[in-house]
Formats: sequence, C-alpha cells, structure tokens
Amino acid sequence: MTAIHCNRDGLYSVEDGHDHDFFHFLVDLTDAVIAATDIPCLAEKTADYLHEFFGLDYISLETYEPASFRLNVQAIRFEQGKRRLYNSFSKPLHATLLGAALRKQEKILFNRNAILSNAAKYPYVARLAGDGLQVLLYLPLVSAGNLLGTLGVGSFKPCHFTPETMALLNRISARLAVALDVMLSHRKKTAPASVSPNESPITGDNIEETPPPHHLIGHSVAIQSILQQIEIVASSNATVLLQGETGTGKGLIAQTIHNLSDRKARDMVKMNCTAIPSELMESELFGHEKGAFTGALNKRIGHFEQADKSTLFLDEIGDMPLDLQPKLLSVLQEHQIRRLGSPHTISVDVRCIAATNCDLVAKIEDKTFRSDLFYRLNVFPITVPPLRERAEDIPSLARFFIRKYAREMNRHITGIPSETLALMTRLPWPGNIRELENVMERAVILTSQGGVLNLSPESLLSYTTQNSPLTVHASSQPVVPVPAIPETDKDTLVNALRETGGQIGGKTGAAARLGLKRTTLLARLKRFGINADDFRQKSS
Ligand SMILES: Nc1ncnc2c1ncn2[C@@H]1O[C@H](COP(=O)(O)OP(=O)(O)OP(=O)(O)O)[C@@H](O)[C@H]1O
Repeated sequence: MTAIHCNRDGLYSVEDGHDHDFFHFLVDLTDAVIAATDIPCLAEKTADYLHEFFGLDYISLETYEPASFRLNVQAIRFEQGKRRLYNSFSKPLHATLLGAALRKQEKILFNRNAILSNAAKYPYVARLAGDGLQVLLYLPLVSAGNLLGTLGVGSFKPCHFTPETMALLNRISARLAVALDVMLSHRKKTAPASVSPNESPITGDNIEETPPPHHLIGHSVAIQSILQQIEIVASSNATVLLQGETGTGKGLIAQTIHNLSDRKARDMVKMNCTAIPSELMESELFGHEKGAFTGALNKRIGHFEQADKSTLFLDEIGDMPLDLQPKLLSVLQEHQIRRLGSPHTISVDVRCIAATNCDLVAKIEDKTFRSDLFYRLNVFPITVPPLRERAEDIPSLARFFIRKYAREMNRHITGIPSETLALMTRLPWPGNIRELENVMERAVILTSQGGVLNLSPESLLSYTTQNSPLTVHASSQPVVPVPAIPETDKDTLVNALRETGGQIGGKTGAAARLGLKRTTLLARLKRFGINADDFRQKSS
C-alpha cells in the first residue's frame, strides 16, 4: 500500500482517489496500535505502518513524563526495508528539540538546515544529521486534553511534507495518542495491590514510587499546570513571583526552577525576609565592608554576591522593609550592587525568585509595598493553590511522606486505613502540605511495629489544626468545604500556644501544629504582640 509516497519532486503527497485506502489504513493502524502492550511495541507497530504507507524511514515515539520533565524516546530506522531500533533514551525535556512542540502543542518541522543547526546543541540530533536525515516532523500526541508526547517522522531521502500529508499525519497522531493514553491508564490500573480492602496501598506504579528529582508531587490539573509553567520559565532568566498560602510548596517550586535552569551548578541562595531584622537586611542582601557601621568587624559578602551566576530566592518578599525596596528594585534593573561602606559597584548575574503568602496588591494599596518593585518581580507570576483546592493530590502526597519517613525510620509500612485516607481528602489543611507532612511523620513514628499506618480517623482529627467534627463522619454526604483559618487569626495562634504550653519549635510545638515554619510563627506572634512565654507553665 503506497497511496502516499515520496514522488520525484520530493513531496509526500496523497494521490487522487486514494482516500478510501487511507481510511482502511487508519482503521488497520488503530487496531494495531490499540493492541500494543508496551511503548517499544507501540513504536514498532506505528513505524511499520508509517513506513509501509508513506515510505518514511525514520519514526520515533517520545513519551513525556510531566512529573520529571523527561522524554523517553524510542526511535526506529528502516534500511533496505528492514526495521531496526535506531535509538532509545530518556532525557530531560530541555535537552531535546521538543520543548517548543510540547509547550505549544503544535507540530514542528525541521528541514535539513534546521537539523544541521541543532546538531551542535543536541548529540542525538548530531547523529541524525551525520546519518543524513533530511527532514524531521514532530506531531504532539494529545488525548483528552493531556499531552502525552510526540510522534516523530522523518526521511533520510530528500523529501518534504505537503499540507495534505500533514493533515493525514495529524489524524494518525490523534489515534496514536488515544492508544497511548489507554496503555498508560491500563498500566496504572493493573499495578500490584496486596492489601486488604480497608487499607490503601502505599506502593504502586505511581510516579512517587521513584520520586522525581525535585520531589514535586501531584497529579491535579493545578500542579500539572505549575509544572508546565516551571518548564517554560526555568531556562530563562525571568524573575518569578510565587504567590500562595503558607506551606503550599513555594520554596520547593523555587528550588525546582533553579534545578532545571542553567544555573543549577551553583547552589540556590535563600533569604527569608521575615526572619531577618529590618536593620540587618540591607547588609544581608548587599554585604558590607569592614567598619561600615558599628559592629561591622569584618567584611561580609551579601546574598546577591553569593548568588552570582545562581538564583536568589527571596522568601516572604511582602515583609521587605519599605525603605529597602527601591534598592532592591535598582539591583534587579541594573544588576549591580554596592556593599555597605564601599564606594565601588560590583556587577552580579543573579536570577531572582520571590515568594509571598500575602496579598501584594493590597499591600500596594495600603502603601507598604512599592508598585514599581511589584511589577519588576511579577514578570512571571505563578500562583500556587492551597491543598484544599487540589484534594486529589492528598493521597499521593500522603503516600510520598509516609514512604519518606518510613525510609528514614527504617519502618516497613504497608498501607493507610482507607477511612483515614478518605477523611484526609476532606479536611481543609490550613497549614497545607507542611501540616500534612507533619501529621504523616507523626503517624509513622507511632507505627513502631510497621504494617498498616497507625492513624485512625479520630487521631487524624486530633492531630490537625482544623479538627471540628463538622468536617467529618459524613462520608456519604456531600462535603462542604470548610474555609481555611485566616493566616492572621490571632485566636488560632493563641489556641496553638495554649495547647502546646507555649512551645514554639519541635515536633510537638505550635509551629508544627499550625503547619508553619518556626520563623514565620515568631514573626506573626510579634505582629500580634503575643508573647509565647505567657503560655509557658511557670514553676513556682
Ligand atoms: N508538591 C509537593 N510535593 C512534595 N512535597 C511538597 C510539595 N509541596 C510542598 N512540599 C513540602 O511541603 C513543605 C512545605 O513546602 P514549602 O516550604 O515549599 O512551602 P512554602 O509555600 O514555601 O511555605 P512558606 O510560605 O511557609 O514559606 C516542604 O517540606 C516541602 O518539601
């Protein structure tokens, strides 16, 4: 069957009157690919059909793993009519040609010149160029709105694709995407499960089994979209502003962006603007010379200089003192700093990521945050939703933390009581992921003999900050979302201190109970004028 072929002019084209053949071809191809049981088999079957029908001699199937930003590639070449595996590898997306095709979900075509010009950058393209590949077309594989990978087709003969052929290949890639989707979901469903019906397994073939390098767990649409945004922005130098409630993972996202950037060879430098007294902040950021002020006994390198050729993560940027904001803005614009007490400027190459859990626009309105700095930071904003808005991530996060702490404590934990897991997804988690992590850690500690996690629904409630019975015991009824405790609710802070006897840090302290960092809690107490000592039992 060669209704579509490479003709003398080097065009892949459909001959008139062969629509019927194409229809049969499509049916046959669909039948074949839907029966494939694994990716290499799917790639081979697709390649056989495309070779036979179009005469193409290079076919590749790239499957995308959004959690780790990797592409798994199976590439096939036909030589003298014989199929052979040409290449098989897994690479981070940014190390492949395909970032643009995947981001825009559009096909992307490389002619010989484009292949040659990419050869220096990507070793696998260099091999294709060296072997004489003339043309390469990638088509995105999208099923039910989910991006699953790409189909690559190419030719070692001088040919190019007509618009009609492109349209046919689009139809083929749509079928292939469905087959791939079916295969991937089938794999998930058939993961081994050796637990009782009342417990939920903590092992399985989900991605957190071998945690991705950045450990950013979550299958929700929100997390997938954040992962895509991270992928887009990581390789640029754009300033990123992360906004979201406390404990939603802003720090982890900043680290992920850094890890995926060209700056990853150097450590990311972090600074928490809440934790540093305002009078010291300028010297923390820009450094000082010896004798610059009383007490400056030695020269000090500031965070901007430390972060040269790397990333500076400015956490809680909303707490940056107003008088320092113009200086920060100027450094972001000029890329130059001046140590306190020094007449000289120093050039720095720093990428900034800022994070905040407060409403910066409201702060601009009440004149505690400068709008010019906000716009400079807000080049690439990412909003991280609270856990209660992505409850579908809770089971995988819970499993992830159980595995993490079980490994650390050398415990073999086989499952979570299903009732507890179900309840978990209905709690509002005011402290977000940090609170969930604390609860899981505590439960692993209590499961000293291993086996099923020692966490009943009742104890789960007693460990969480939002433990009103209104939120639970109604599994058959629709769940009414419970609003989160406002971050600034003084009563919440007072209650936590009362319950912990004024203890701030440690596993049983108020910070852990509220799912806050110790430094964040201290700052909030200061803001409300609450003294933790007042809650400590005085020994007579
Ligand atoms: N998607 C995720 N997958 C796995 N772990 C996560 C995820 N998101 C957050 N965590 C973990 O939850 C904890 C809190 O996250 P993180 O410190 O990044 O939150 P944050 O938004 O920066 O909080 P804060 O505003 O208080 O600084 C960390 O231990 C982090 O590793």
